[in-house]
Amino acid sequence: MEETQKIKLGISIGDINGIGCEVALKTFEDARMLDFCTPILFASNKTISQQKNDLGIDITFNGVRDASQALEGKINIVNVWKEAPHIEYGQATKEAGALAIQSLKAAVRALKDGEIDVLVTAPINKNNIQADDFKFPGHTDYLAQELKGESLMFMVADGLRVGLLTDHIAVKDVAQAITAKLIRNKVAIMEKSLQMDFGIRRPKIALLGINPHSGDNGTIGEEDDKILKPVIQELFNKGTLVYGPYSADSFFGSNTHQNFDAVLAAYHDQGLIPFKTLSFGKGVNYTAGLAKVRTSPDHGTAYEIAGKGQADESSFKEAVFTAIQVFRNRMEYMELTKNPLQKQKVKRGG
Ligand SMILES: NC(=O)C1=CN([C@@H]2O[C@H](COP(=O)(O)OP(=O)(O)OC[C@H]3O[C@@H](n4cnc5c(N)ncnc54)[C@H](O)[C@@H]3O)[C@@H](O)[C@H]2O)C=CC1
Ligand SMILES: NCC(=O)COP(=O)(O)O
Repeated sequence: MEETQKIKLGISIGDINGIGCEVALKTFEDARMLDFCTPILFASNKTISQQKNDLGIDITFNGVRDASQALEGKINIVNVWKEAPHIEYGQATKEAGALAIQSLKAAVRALKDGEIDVLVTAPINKNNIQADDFKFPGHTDYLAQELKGESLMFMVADGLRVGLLTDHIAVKDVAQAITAKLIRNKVAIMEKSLQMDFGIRRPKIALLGINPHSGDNGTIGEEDDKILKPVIQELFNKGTLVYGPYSADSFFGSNTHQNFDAVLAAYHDQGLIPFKTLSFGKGVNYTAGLAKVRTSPDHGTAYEIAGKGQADESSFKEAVFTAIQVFRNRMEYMELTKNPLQKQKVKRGG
């Protein structure tokens, strides 16, 4: 990619009955956003026209056949489908679920083919997207499969980063899913991401305990003593700056998180409740560990306010900025860590 080119930022449109389209369009209603990237929405002209009219959003856009035709300085729409869909704000419909997946699949294809540099996903409804050819609890797992990598759900905001050991699984399955191997993998992804994506050379990571008070020496569950503590020690001995397990209940309230570059929570709500509470609607969901960059706002479809023009686009805007920043950080990291001997060899041979 040439220095002067703007980053091509693909957007999957999510559930058209939710607030995803609204927050994406409101983000680019601010024309200054086009100075940072070239947005490419995967949806259809008719869908975007309908939403923009319903919500009174003042934008013009450029319809294209595929992402390679996108123009800088414009909001580009790839026509993934032609027909005008039935938009039923606030309703979970089969049609909206199917279109959300069509949009996501087209955007991921473009990401894999290099037609877009980064992907920002608008929220989907995890229930109506389920189909014979799509059986995933969310974007994170789908992307891990498509990009053939191991992922980490990594929630990031100004000065606060929270990753998850386990994400979209039922609470009853959490304890047995947490194994030494899983912890090693997730810590490794988090450490690498902090270095490569966030420019932190020697990151410090805190692990939260699974049980109340991290089990209180085995009085309230044995997992913290038997699984977490030995792996933390093992990783620390090998040079990773990982600490814990910390009692989760008081960790954020006592500001202990400020001593670390990132926190690894044992399960979804243990991490996301403090994250969403502290990040005040400006949090971003980043999928770490993959060869491509994907972010999303930290919220869902918010059906109850859909179509009313009340949705706050701050988190979506932050998702755009984070995707751009991570992409740039990665390019810089690659450049800095390139083998200089190899570079010399190519020069001589040429
Ligand atoms: N990345 C994704 O695709 C995500 C999808 N979801 C899905 O969204 C659906 C609804 O999930 P909920 O747990 O209800 O969370 P939600 O984030 O949709 O809503 C929670 C509360 O926050 C409000 N809210 C959310 N975003 C807002 C915004 N931008 N501006 C103003 N108010 C906002 C809602 O009105 C509601 O009161 C579920 O199907 C869930 O699976 C949830 C989170 C992320
Ligand atoms: N709680 C985060 C969430 O639901 C988003 O999941 P994903 O679609 O990013 O996998």
